[in-house]
Amino acid sequence: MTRIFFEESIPQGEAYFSTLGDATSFNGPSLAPEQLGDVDYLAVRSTTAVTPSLLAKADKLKLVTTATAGTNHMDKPALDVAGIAWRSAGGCNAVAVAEYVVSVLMSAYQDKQLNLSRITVGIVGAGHVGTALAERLHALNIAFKLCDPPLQQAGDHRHFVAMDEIMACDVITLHVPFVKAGEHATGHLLDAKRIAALKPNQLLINACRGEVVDEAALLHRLGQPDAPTVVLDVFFSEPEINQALLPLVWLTTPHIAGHSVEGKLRGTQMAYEHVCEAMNVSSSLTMDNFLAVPEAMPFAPSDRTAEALDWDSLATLLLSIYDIRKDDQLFRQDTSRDGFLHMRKHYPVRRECGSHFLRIPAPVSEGIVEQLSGLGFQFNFVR
Ligand SMILES: NC(=O)c1ccc[n+]([C@@H]2O[C@H](COP(=O)([O-])OP(=O)(O)OC[C@H]3O[C@@H](n4cnc5c(N)ncnc54)[C@H](O)[C@@H]3O)[C@@H](O)[C@H]2O)c1
Ligand SMILES: O=C(O)[C@H](O)[C@H](O)COP(=O)(O)O
Repeated sequence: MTRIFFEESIPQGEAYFSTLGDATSFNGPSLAPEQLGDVDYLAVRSTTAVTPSLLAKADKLKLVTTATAGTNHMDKPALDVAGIAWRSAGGCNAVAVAEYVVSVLMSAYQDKQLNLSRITVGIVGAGHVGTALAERLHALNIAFKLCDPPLQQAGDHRHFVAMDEIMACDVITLHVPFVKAGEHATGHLLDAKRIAALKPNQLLINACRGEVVDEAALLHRLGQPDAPTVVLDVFFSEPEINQALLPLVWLTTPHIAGHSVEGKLRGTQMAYEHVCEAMNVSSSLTMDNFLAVPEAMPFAPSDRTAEALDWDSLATLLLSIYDIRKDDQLFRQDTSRDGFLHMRKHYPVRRECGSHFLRIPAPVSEGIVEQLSGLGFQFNFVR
């Protein structure tokens, strides 16, 4: 009988993997090498460190798949050496992270009077997340710049700028993997020099990995009277995070930027398909087997003939779908190690715009239709 081990934080893991064999769940940090002795396939999230010592007795293991975009919790060279295939769920939660950043911008519009018509957003990393964000900013008519040297070198046809140009943008948002070494290493990509140069009217968002920012330098900069505004979803040493940072950052969340219902379930779906492929069997389950359809929402633009929605309407609509400020308030009730883990484990249901069906009084301008489509909404018109 094929044996599959899956991390207990993988939503619907039992329902998916038990169709393929004997499926057993485990708690990420407590997984021991002895448990993997007769396991064929291992499915993890980022909270299982796949190290050479964990693999020491995994003689039958054919594949490790992670239901996450990031892969820095897996020792990929060690897996290669051991002849164990590895896969990841690139893109599974790109929309969720993009919507997280959009929620930051809409909150800054409401609470900090950020003029969204005049800002430029600097996106560092133009992969799945950076691209999903760029698409949404385009729909919102918010200017943006992209920086991604690896993609630029690989011949991606989009227009890219250098990191220095990004550092001059009104909003800087980080969407790179944590890569320790090599030409495009990202550890402390935001180093002390770049952090020291941040201006008080700049907004920095880190929803990729804590290691990408020099946290000590950030703490120092945030302690200065002309500090920039900072939003942090990720930290250097999760879940035991540097508590001194928290009163100094505007909004903070416990690594949940990608935790929409769809973002997590898409990760499971991809991991399940990786195991199916490795077993050479066809996949029979889809996300529709598990996703409830949210109730249709009425939405009436204040000026239906305008070329685009006004900022008040957009902020109200988008923050009704996901309001990061609520997550910030919830997290600040307990930012300890236990609080961090508890909020991640019991995260409230958060659906992506694409799951929502808007009922809009007809007629509306083509510009508004394009905007709502670009933001991912489904809709129909009512008379
Ligand atoms: N907070 C969360 O919940 C959450 C959710 C999803 C992803 N993430 C993190 O965000 C990262 C990005 O996710 P993704 O799905 O877009 O990954 P991706 O691999 O699709 O894209 C990453 C992009 O970063 C680029 N890049 C690499 N090094 C760079 C550098 N030095 N400068 C600029 N660009 C560089 C790559 O070329 C690639 O295009 C993941 O690796 C993960 O660590 C976090
Ligand atoms: O890399 C990713 O996909 C995200 O950071 C993901 O949300 C992290 O995975 P988790 O810690 O939720 O298992």
